Amino acid sequence: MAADEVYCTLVMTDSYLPGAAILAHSLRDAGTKKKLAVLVTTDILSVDTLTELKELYDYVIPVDRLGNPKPANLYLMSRADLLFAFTKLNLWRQTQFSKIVYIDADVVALRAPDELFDIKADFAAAPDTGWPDCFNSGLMVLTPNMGEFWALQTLAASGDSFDGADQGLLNQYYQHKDWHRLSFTYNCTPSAEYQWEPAYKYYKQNISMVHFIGKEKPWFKGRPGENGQGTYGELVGRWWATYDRHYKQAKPYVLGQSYQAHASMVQQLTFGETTSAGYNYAPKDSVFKPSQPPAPEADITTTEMPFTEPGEEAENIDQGLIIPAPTVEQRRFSLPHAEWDATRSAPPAESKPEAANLSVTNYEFSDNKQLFHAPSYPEPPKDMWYEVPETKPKPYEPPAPIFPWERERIFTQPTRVFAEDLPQPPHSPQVSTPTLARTSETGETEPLPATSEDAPPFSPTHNAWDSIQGIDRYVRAVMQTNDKRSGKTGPGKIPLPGPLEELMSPLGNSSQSSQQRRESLILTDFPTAIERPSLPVTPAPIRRPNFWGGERDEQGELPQAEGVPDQAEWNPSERLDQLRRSSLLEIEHLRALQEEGAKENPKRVLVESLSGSTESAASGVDSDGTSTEHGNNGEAKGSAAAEEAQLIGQKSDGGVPVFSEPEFGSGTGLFSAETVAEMENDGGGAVSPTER
Ligand SMILES: O=c1ccn([C@@H]2O[C@H](COP(=O)(O)OP(=O)(O)O[C@H]3O[C@H](CO)[C@@H](O)[C@H](O)[C@H]3O)[C@@H](O)[C@H]2O)c(=O)[nH]1
Ligand SMILES: [Mn+2]
Repeated sequence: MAADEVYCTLVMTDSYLPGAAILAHSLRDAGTKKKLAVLVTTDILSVDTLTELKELYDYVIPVDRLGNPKPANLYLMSRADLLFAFTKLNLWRQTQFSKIVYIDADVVALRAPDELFDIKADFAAAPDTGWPDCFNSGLMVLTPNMGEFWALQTLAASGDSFDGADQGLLNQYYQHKDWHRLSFTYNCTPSAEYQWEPAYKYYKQNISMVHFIGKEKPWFKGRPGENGQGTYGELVGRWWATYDRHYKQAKPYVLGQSYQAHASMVQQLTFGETTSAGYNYAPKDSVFKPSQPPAPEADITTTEMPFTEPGEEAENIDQGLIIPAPTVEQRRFSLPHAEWDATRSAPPAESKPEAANLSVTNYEFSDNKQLFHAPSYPEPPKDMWYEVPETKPKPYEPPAPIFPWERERIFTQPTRVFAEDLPQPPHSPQVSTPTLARTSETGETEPLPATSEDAPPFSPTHNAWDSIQGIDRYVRAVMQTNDKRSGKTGPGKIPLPGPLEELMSPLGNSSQSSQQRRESLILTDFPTAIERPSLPVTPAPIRRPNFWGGERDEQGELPQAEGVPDQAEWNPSERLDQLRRSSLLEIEHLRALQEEGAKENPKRVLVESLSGSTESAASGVDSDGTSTEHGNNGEAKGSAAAEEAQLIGQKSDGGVPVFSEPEFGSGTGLFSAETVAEMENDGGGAVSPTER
């Protein structure tokens, strides 16, 4: 964002506040587009002054006071008040602004000289009437620059200024630099010089700003009155015009039912403005009482105010001549009536105590001897429930039928029908496969009637000529004639479609039912359901033995498994111990064999070792599955070994044992030899591993 361009002034003492106020108002009244800034020395200025400056200026910038270490030269001008004029040099430090048009606080603007911001030169000023080779430092166009500031600061520290103030110092500094000379109309200083008055008359319409140099300032002297004639009086009048526009009337505000007019700091610091009897002023914090205070709810437009006719009121308020009546909103609130002003004095000696008007309530202690009885309340009504109206459930009504099969409700709950339960149809002995059946509404199963016998099946291609017997006879005669000519028998010469050819064949060789078929030459005369071989789409179920070889008993219990020991006889820990011992032996045995027969075929070694190991392992199990001590039962041992050998060598032709899958019957696989032997012995439903 581009830095601001501002008009800037300086206020070091409260006494220059009226000047700064009128400068700000005059620039704003003239319609400037620029913002206003003020440099302030906060160590001297009062809070009230700073407050009013904050209302007047966009930027209030505190700066350090810069004094002149050698103020002697100031006395050449009799201006000891300019001891701290070097403070103005702080302008060059304000680098937050791109351009500053500095104006002394004792200046009133007749128009806003905004075009000064367009000057390209780093520094511009107007000539001083005292010595026109010098510029007057009451108006300067400058570009803040820290380098320049330090240079000026160095000069100030040495006290090098021909007038002991800022103007002498700055002129010395810019003497050898090119400073841009502005028109005198930008910083017009009234003077009593002989040439001044005619020149003023000639140039006065061009004047932008009037600068009241010297010890006397308009606000120090007060209104010119009778002395206000002549050229100077005319220019001073421009200052007072701006003052009157903004400060002639004390700003009123409402306090309770009275109006308090409060003089601003500007008014208080302007000579004569709070002491002269000629103005509607009110000293600070004094109570201003209108002659007829308005009725509390009176309308603002009808209230008679002091010094006014009703019709002139609005205009007079605008001109600041009268205090406007408080609005209804303002009247609604009024401060409580106070006997005395607590902020200013102690209460009157004979005044009432503070809480004298508070209402007091005394409560008597009860001396009632009766015991307390809780009040009785009526019983709540007993029938406070909602009676649900009785509704009879509607009998189920099926929805109206839509499809033909819904109309003829021939199918009820489906039941299972076995083919052997169906009566054989008397007219089709060859058809042994199940036929279509339906369950009648009485629950009995009966075959569906054969439709072909009773009524000819619907044929969409039925030809009316087909029913004329003469045509049929003629065609047969032609066919027979053709056969005789070609020396062939049979009607095979006329290409006929599959089923028809079959029908026409005198041998009837293709089907056992061909004898029953009607002979026909009509192409669309397809065999009936009875004539054609039955092709059951949905086979009727046939009762079979189940997986377990028979029907479940009536309770649905499966028959007892064969070869499985009873739960009561089974000792799991004993069996586990057995298994562990047998596996250990087996491993030892295997290891021994591996060492011996390392040169031989490893497959063979493995198998042999297995048969050997099973011998020891299986010996712990009886043929009927009961456990025995290891090695005690030689007979069992032998039979188990034989079985194991059979198991391993099974289906291996030429006596070469084949051991293909590790999980089959291997002592090192999933099944121990013992388990395998047990499975063998179990028989019945148990599956031998090699059979899997
Ligand atoms: O007590 C004071 C004195 C001065 N100022 C400020 O300093 C400025 C200069 O003082 P001023 O009284 O206006 O001086 P002039 O009478 O105008 O004297 C001339 O000489 C001064 C000293 O060189 C310059 O600063 C002025 O611009 C120049 O016009 C004022 O406008 C104020 O802004 C204060 O705030 N308080
Ligand atoms: Mn000045």
